[in-house]
Amino acid sequence: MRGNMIPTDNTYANLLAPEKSTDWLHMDPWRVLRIQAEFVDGFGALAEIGPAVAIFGSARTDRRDPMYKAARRCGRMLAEAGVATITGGGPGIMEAANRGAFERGGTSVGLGIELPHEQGINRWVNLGMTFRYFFVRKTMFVKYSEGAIVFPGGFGTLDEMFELLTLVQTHKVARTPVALVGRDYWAGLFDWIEGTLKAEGMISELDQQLVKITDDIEEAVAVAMSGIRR
Ligand SMILES: C/C(=C\CNc1ncnc2c1ncn2[C@@H]1O[C@H](COP(=O)(O)O)[C@@H](O)[C@H]1O)CO
Repeated sequence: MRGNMIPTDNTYANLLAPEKSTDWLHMDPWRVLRIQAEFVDGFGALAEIGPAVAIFGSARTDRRDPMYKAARRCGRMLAEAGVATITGGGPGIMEAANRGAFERGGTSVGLGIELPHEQGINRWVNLGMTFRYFFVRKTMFVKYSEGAIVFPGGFGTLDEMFELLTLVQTHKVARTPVALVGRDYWAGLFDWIEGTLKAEGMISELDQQLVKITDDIEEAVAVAMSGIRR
């Protein structure tokens, strides 16, 4: 090449050039790479945790609440059975379950989420990671849990429970039993699901082996662990 045909730049020089603007940091192609990195980090952190059960429930449950004590017992029982506890790593039910697992020397996983005013991962987590994207984090819950226990909670808990039920219903995940703790709390929702959703033909029969509402913590743990194939 001669004269003005000779390029004034090349890709190597472009790579090394200092950035004048950082707008690219906020563009979708760059986000895709961050999402990929989050998946890679998550898979790397969790691939070898062994059998695990996810515990979902309110971030707002007080330490004196009976449900906090029940979630702590679940964490303990799972650890005693050699099963890892996976939570969102936050306060409330998540903290209680991690606390129980940690106290019994079990694997206590906290998959935190970046949120404004968030206090960070609770101190009873011994395998923790913080995610930027809810959907990446939900993939980790589903991929690495062989069962789930759902305590009373709000939108976050409902989102996690319905994600799992949808994936089970569409056979995207293998058998993943779900135990719901707190008959009174869940009764209204499940009466509506049975009386309206099912009656209108919007869902198929809920498999009683896979979705169990109970007040009995032993039963909840047994149901959640029934999906473990060792
Ligand atoms: C609301 C408060 C803190 C929020 N911190 C959270 N940290 C980690 N994970 C969370 C947090 N909030 C919600 N989640 C996830 O959703 C579920 C609980 O949501 P709910 O709306 O409270 O039911 C839980 O299982 C987490 O995975 C201040 O206390």
